[in-house]
Formats: sequence, C-alpha cells, structure tokens
Amino acid sequence: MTIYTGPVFDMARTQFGIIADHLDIPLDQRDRLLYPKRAIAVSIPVHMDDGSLKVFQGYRVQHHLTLGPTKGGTRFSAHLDVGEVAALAVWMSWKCALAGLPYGGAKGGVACDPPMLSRRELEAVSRRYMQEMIPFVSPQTDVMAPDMGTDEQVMAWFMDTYSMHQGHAVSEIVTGKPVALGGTEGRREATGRGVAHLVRRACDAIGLDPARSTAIVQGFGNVGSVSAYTLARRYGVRITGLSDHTAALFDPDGLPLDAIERHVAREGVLRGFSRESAIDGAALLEQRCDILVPAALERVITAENAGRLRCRILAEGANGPTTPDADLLLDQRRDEIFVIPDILCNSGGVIVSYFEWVQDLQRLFWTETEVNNRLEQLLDSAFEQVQQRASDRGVSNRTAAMAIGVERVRAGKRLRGLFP
Ligand SMILES: NC(=O)C1=CN([C@@H]2O[C@H](COP(=O)(O)OP(=O)(O)OC[C@H]3O[C@@H](n4cnc5c(N)ncnc54)[C@H](O)[C@@H]3O)[C@@H](O)[C@H]2O)C=CC1
Ligand SMILES: O=C(O)CCC(=O)C(=O)O
Repeated sequence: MTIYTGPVFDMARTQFGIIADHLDIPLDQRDRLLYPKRAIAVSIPVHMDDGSLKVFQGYRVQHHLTLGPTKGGTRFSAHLDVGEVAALAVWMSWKCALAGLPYGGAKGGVACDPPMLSRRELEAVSRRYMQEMIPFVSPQTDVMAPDMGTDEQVMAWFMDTYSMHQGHAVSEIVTGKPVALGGTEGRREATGRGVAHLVRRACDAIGLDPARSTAIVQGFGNVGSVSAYTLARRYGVRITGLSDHTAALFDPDGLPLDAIERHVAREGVLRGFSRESAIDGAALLEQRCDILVPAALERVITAENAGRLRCRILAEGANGPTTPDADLLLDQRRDEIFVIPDILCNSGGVIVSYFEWVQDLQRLFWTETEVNNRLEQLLDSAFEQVQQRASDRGVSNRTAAMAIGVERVRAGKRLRGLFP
C-alpha cells in the first residue's frame, strides 16, 4: 500500500521502471530511488471574505536529501493531490541531477483555485501554508519556488511568514521572489527563456532555421508566454498557435503577439481576443507546425494524439506533458520529431532558482547578463550530455536525460553508503 496513487504518480512510476530496467538497477534499490523520503499533509483553515471558514488541503513532498536540500515549486490548483505532488517531486530530482545542481527534488502545493480567491484570501492561504511548513523547511533542507498558480507575490508572503518566525529576514528560504526582496534578475523569465534556448539548439541539431519556423504554444502563463515571446522576438519564430484554459487561437500566417500581450495584460486571459482565429484546444496540438511547446498541464500528449502530431520539435515546457504510452509512439517517430524532454526543457527555472539561492547565501548579487550567460552554459552542457548519451546508446532523448539524472542520484546514495 502507498499514499502515492493517481495517474500522474503512475506515470512517474512507469517512467522510472523503464529507466531502472535500462540501467539494470537491482530490484531492492528501486523503491528507495522512486519513493519520496517524506510527505507532509496539512490543513489550512482560512476565514473567507463571506465570513465562512474554509479548510484547504496542502502538501509538500521531499523526494531525497542525498545531494543537498530539496528544491521545487509550489502549485496552487483546484484538484491537486499528494500523488501529483509526489510525481512532480520525483521529476524535480532527476531534473536537478541532470543539470548538476546540488539538490534533491521536492514539490508542494495547495488544493485551491487561485482565480476564485480574493487577494486577501490568497494571502491567507499562502501565509498559513508556509506557517504549517516551518518545521519541515529551511534553506538547508527544502527551498520552495513558484509553479502553476503561484508567483513572486506568493513567494514574498512565504518569505515574510518564515522570516517573522525566525526574527530576521531569511531571503534564501524561497526562490522566485521579487528582486527587491533578494530575488534574482532573470528568474521570472528563466523557464521560458531556457525553453527557447533549447529549441534553438534542437533547430541546429536537425537543421531547421528558427527564423523560417512556426510554433504552437499550449499555456500562456509564466512558461508559455515567455517561451512564445522569446521564440518570436529573439529567434524570429512565427507563432501560429496559442492557448490557455479559456481559449485557443490558430492562424497559419502568424498571430499578432504584441496585440495579444496587451489583451492579456488587460484581461488576464486569452478569452475574448479574436473569434476568427479561435480553434478547439485539443485540435490545436495537432496542427502542422515546426515547434510544439506544451506549457500547461500533464498528460496532454497521449497514445491517442501522439501519432497525429505534425511538429518537428516537441519542446516540453510543462512537467509531464507526455504519457509513457505516447512516448512509445514518439520513439517510433524519432527521425521525424525531436523531443526535448521536460526535465531538460524546463530546467531553466530551477537553474536560475539555484543561482538565486547562491546569491542570497553569499549576499552578492549578479547582473541579468551574468545570470543569463550562466544559465545558457548549464543548459548547453545538459543538452550536449543528453545528445551524446542518446546517440552513444541509441536511446531516446527522454531515456538519456532520465538515465543521467537517476544515475547521479544513485551514485550519491552509493557513495553515502546506502547502496553497495
Ligand atoms: N514556473 C516555472 O518556473 C516552472 C513551471 N514549470 C511547469 O510549466 C507548466 C506551466 O507552469 P506556469 O507557466 O508556471 O503556470 P502558470 O500558472 O503561470 O500558467 C499556467 C497556464 O496554463 C494554462 N492552462 C491551464 N489549463 C489549460 C488547458 N486545459 N489548456 C491550455 N492551457 C491551460 C493557464 O490558463 C495558464 O495560462 C507546469 O507544468 C509547471 O509545472 C516547469 C518548470 C518551471
Ligand atoms: O525553481 C524551482 O526551484 C523549481 C521550479 C519547478 O517547480 C520546476 O522546475 O518544475
């Protein structure tokens, strides 16, 4: 029996099983590599604006502390459960190890729907969540960051709540904070910027000119919007499709990104932008394009649609967008579709979070140019290692990326004496 159930954790378990077989990991070592060190579940009572008392469920899952503190984002979403959080924590471990960061993986969150909360209610949820987590986190044990549904402001409330408890400012307790509170230049854009940089590397690898390419991006939050802007404005890619949870837009001639940016700044969502370019959100993923960037939810590329994708590069900005069944089909299409797997593709976020933590610990801050240059160095190194391993062993990019991550965690456990 395990508390780690549900389709997202099943996916992480299946992926790990494939890698464990590939690496020939003895059966008795597998459970400790897969199952989290600990999971914390808390109740978060909040006085709502209408006078009622509502109790939200919050979680934090810390996968392993073998190589340093755990690290990972905090997700506020309506149907969050501990299985989903645990899967995201496991993926954070392989991601940090692949990037060479001195961290284990963690993830946390609250089952709540941020657009349905007032600002005061959101602050109350955020502060009480952190307050409940104080016994289990510290800059040396677990460092939170943003994920879906949370942002710099939520990180500022986390930092303030933790700091008030300690009696002094502890900026290094969270990353993704406002720059004025010890956040780093470039963190807000880091994940999308990293996605775009790796897409450029993938274009080079398959001989595609970004300036003559098209892209469709699913999700228009932090990761999706910055990916789209950077692909278009830095690399000259034509953005032909965009979607969020309210609308999907497609125009093979290219969408007007500046006007969409102004609309979203005003309305918060894509809904209401243009009727002419409206398309069904699921159908959008199957439109012809060079670069497809899922940057919203898990499990959107499935066995059902993987055979119908008409892209050259699948750049996984989201965590877990592709199911293992879909992976089998993509594997058969390796010559047609270059996959940049999630733990590589969206690692720019945690890489710059690491830079933020290092700057906070040293009280010495870098310029945005320094941050971005170092980000590209680490991304390039991880990309090249994955490419090398994929070609040496004749495996997919996902297998190569995960194998590097899992091997590093396993080596850490072996050196510390857990495994022979
Ligand atoms: N924020 C970060 O630094 C990082 C985020 N990620 C991952 O990237 C993904 C997106 O995260 P963020 O951009 O931070 O979240 P966000 O909360 O800023 O944005 C999420 C976006 O997804 C859209 N969305 C939700 N349901 C949708 C649907 N059914 N169809 C199309 N769009 C839908 C929302 O409307 C919103 O535009 C998640 O998988 C997250 O775990 C990964 C690495 C770092
Ligand atoms: O910045 C971080 O620490 C974690 C970002 C994150 O949650 C992710 O990479 O999925």
